[in-house]
Amino acid sequence: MIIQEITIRKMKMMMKHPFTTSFGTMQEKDFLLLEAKDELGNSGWGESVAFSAPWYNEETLETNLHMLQDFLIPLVLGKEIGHPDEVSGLFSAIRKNNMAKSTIEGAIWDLYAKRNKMTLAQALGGERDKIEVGISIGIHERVEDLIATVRGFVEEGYKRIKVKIKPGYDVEVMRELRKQFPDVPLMADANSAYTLNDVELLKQLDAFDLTMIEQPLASDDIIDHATLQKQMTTPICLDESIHSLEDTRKAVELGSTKIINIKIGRVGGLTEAKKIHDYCMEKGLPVWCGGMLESGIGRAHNIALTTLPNFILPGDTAGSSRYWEEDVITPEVVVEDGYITVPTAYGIGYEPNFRAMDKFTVETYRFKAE
Ligand SMILES: O=C(O)CCC(=O)c1ccccc1C(=O)O
Ligand SMILES: [Mg+2]
Repeated sequence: MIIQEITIRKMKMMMKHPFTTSFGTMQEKDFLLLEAKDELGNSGWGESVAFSAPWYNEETLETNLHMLQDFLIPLVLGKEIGHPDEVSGLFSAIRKNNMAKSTIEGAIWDLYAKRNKMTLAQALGGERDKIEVGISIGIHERVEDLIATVRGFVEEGYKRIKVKIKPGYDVEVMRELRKQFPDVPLMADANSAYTLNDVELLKQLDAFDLTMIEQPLASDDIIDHATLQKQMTTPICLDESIHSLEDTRKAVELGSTKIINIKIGRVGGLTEAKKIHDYCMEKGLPVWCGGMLESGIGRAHNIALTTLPNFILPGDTAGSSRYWEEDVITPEVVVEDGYITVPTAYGIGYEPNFRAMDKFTVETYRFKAE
């Protein structure tokens, strides 16, 4: 296929509920959508999961826009691409900026699947027709409110509850949750809020039979996590620290992690995500698909990835209505009884809802092959 035209939309959407992590609160979501067109007029869609501020990692919406416009788009426009696995090769001279790279690579995967009359899940080698999902719940000032929120999602059928923790909002919160929900799979995500000075405190979490603790220590660490894992029975799951298959291999060899949260944007795209999946499967480590509060486009990519066989644990891919009054795809992503039915239409399997998309588009940038 030849990439003839690329359109980027800068989007602004309000989330239904504020989302608070150990870093702060988000309610407005600014992000990029990218549409790539081939020479036959097919369209593929990708989403940049970078936030407007660099708290999760160093990328932002604006750095992604810069990388896309000035470096990445010129490397694919007018190029003949046989398979999306080739895209990372085209980008090999550009360091890091994984979320920016993933935005184009995702659109090219969608295009490839559509041209070949396959679902994205099939193009990736996925097998499931429905996926099990959990939900990630932000920090609530009052524990009573957290319990009520968790209860609502448990009643909706979500298969696993993840809550954000931070110093001062951890052991007692998890103790109370476990007491209220003795049988629900529970986990905690610290987004790097602790250090090895907190080992004694973190060890107290072992009493609550958590499925895992996600990224307790520094976002760039794989050494201290190994030290911590030796002292805790709760499995550690790395999120922020993993950017590639190589990072995964090193963390696994060191014993820093027993489970991997795969986020497509963080690892630079679906090709790398699949490599990490395959490696973990071979090593006997379960993986699950993380979330970045995506719109329907990024959500659709997450669903397709989660159909691969080693996505054994429920992911953070909740339904559209958990985040948005109105999503940018049709139909929206629906969770029933804790499952999402994998769409059967070609490519990402959902159509863009242009009426909604236009409403949330603040700026459009268009690039054409010569
Ligand atoms: O619902 C989602 O999309 C996932 C929510 C979540 O946990 C999260 C949201 C934004 C940034 C980082 C994370 C995380 O997994 O650490
Ligand atoms: Mg996380």
